[in-house]
Amino acid sequence: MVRALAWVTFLKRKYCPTVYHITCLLKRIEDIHMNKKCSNSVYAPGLSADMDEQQLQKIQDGVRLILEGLGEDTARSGLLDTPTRVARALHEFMQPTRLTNQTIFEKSFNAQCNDIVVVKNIAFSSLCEHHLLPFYGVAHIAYLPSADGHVCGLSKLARIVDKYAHRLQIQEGLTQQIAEAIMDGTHAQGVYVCMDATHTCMSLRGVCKRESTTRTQSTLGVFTNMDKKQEVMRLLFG
Ligand SMILES: Nc1nc2c(ncn2[C@@H]2O[C@H](COP(=O)(O)OP(=O)(O)OP(=O)(O)O)[C@@H](O)[C@H]2O)c(=O)[nH]1
Ligand SMILES: [Zn+2]
Repeated sequence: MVRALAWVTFLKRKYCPTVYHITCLLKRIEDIHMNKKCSNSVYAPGLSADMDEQQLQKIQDGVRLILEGLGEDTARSGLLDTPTRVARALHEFMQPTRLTNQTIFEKSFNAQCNDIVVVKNIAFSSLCEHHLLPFYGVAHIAYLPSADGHVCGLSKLARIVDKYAHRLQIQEGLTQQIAEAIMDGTHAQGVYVCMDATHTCMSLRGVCKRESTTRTQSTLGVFTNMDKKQEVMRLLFG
C-alpha cells in the first residue's frame, strides 16, 4: 500500500497534468458505467452525479422564463438569485445520495429471523411528475426475510424510500419501485409497502381538497396470499 502511494505520488509529480486527466477520464467512465449498469442507480434519471454548468444553466434559464411568464421583473433585487436557488434546490431534491441498491443492502445480519419485520411511519417527500409540486407523507414497510433468516439494517428501508422519492414520481410507481428494490436487495420472501401521502397539487390547487390523502400499496411474494396479507395488515394497522 505504502509503495503504491509512493508510486502514485511519483507519477503525479512527474506527469501531473496527464495523470490528472487520466484520473478524471476514468472517473467519468466509471460514472457512466454505474449509471448504465444500475437502473437502480440512485441518481434521478437524467441527472448526473454532479450537476454540470450546462444543466445548472438550463434550469436557471427555465426559472427566469417562468418568472417572466408570471409577469415578474427578473432584475429586481429579490429575484436576482432566485433562478440559481431554484436550480440548486431542485438538484438537491432530485439527488440525495450516490448509493446504489447493491451498496445499500450490502450488509445483512444473520438473525435467524423467519417472521415478518415491520417499519412504520417512514416520512418521505417527493415531487409529482404531473405538476412538479410536492407530495409527502409516510411509508409503512413489511417484509418476510429470506429463507436463510438474514435481515437488513432497518435504516436501509428508509434509505430506499428516500432514494426513490427523490425524483419525479407518481405515488403508485414510487410504491412499486420501493417494494421491488427491497425484494431484490434483501432476497425477501415477501414485501408489502403502503404509502399515505398528501398531494399539494390536489390539496392546494385544482380541486383544493385539503384533507384528502392517498394510500397506495404494493404486495410481492408470499404476501400476495390473502391470509399472509391480512396478517401483515393487522401488524401494520391493528
Ligand atoms: N394516479 C396518480 N395521479 C396523480 C398523482 N399525482 C397527481 N396526480 C393526478 O394527475 C392528474 C393530472 O391530470 P390532468 O387532467 O392532466 O391535469 P390537471 O388539469 O392539472 O388536473 P387537475 O388536478 O384535476 O386540475 C390529476 O388528476 C392529479 O390529481 C399520483 O401520484 N398518482
Ligand atoms: Zn400533481
